[in-house]
Amino acid sequence: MYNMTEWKHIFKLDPDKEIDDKALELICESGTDALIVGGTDNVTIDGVVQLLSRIRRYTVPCILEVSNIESVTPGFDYYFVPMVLNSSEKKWMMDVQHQAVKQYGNVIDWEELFVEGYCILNDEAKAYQYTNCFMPEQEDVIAFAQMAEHMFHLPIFYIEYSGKYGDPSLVEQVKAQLSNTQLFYGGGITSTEKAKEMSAYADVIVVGNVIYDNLKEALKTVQAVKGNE
Ligand SMILES: CC(C)=CCC/C(C)=C/CC/C(C)=C/CC/C(C)=C/CC/C(C)=C/CC/C(C)=C/CC/C(C)=C/COP(=O)(O)OP(=O)(O)O
Ligand SMILES: O=P(O)(O)OC[C@@H](O)CO
Ligand SMILES: [Mg+2]
Repeated sequence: MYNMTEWKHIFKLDPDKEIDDKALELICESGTDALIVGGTDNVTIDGVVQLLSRIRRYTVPCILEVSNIESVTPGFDYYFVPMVLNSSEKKWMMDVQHQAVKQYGNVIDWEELFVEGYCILNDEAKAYQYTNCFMPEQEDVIAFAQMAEHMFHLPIFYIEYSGKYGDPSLVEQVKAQLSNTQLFYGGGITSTEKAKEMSAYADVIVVGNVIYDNLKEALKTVQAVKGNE
């Protein structure tokens, strides 16, 4: 339906956070390539359904990043399923996904489902703590990226610093390993400069918290990476 390999910028909206109609309109009509609905805490079916119905007034592609089975909602364009590669527990790589496929396997449109190999690199992020991650060395992250591309053939490798700006040189080195797997970067993009810097290496930058902290700066990140199109 959409050519995801051409995407450069995504806004991530948290169903657990308030956003007024005007702000939502500005985000949806900003020129971003897509919206992700997702978060770690308090993601409920009511929150997801409500946000989806408000986003559907606009034409922007809309993805559910599934964080628990209870909030899986029909009607999104795509479903992104995280596998946390640097979790210490198999549960967050395989088991929760296994349970979801057991429940929904017969109704899943596999063309709409994309698995994300997550590497979470901010030990203060909720998702890091929730999924009991360990902090990998640089060589470990590169090996995870190689596994994502060559062993698991994942469509997406996601370097996640949620809440904190990460290391552009690491993103550059990871990008050098990937040909078919798309590299997503998310975390602490709060300005045009940071958006441009990470966008030089990552295929897609994901912008989240700044939407709620400084909408004006959030909107500028779109033009920062798509200005030359
Ligand atoms: C008809 C119908 C219902 C169709 C749909 C069928 C369908 C697509 C079914 C789903 C199939 C499936 C396999 C689902 C997987 C289910 C599942 C339980 C996955 C678990 C994913 C996971 C490992 C979650 C842990 C948390 C995590 C890694 C979340 C990722 C997003 C993230 C890091 C958000 C950042 O969180 P935030 O709250 O913003 O953090 P900060 O506070 O730090 O900012
Ligand atoms: O909220 P921020 O820090 O922008 O991070 C975006 C996204 O990667 C979170 O999953
Ligand atoms: Mg967040």
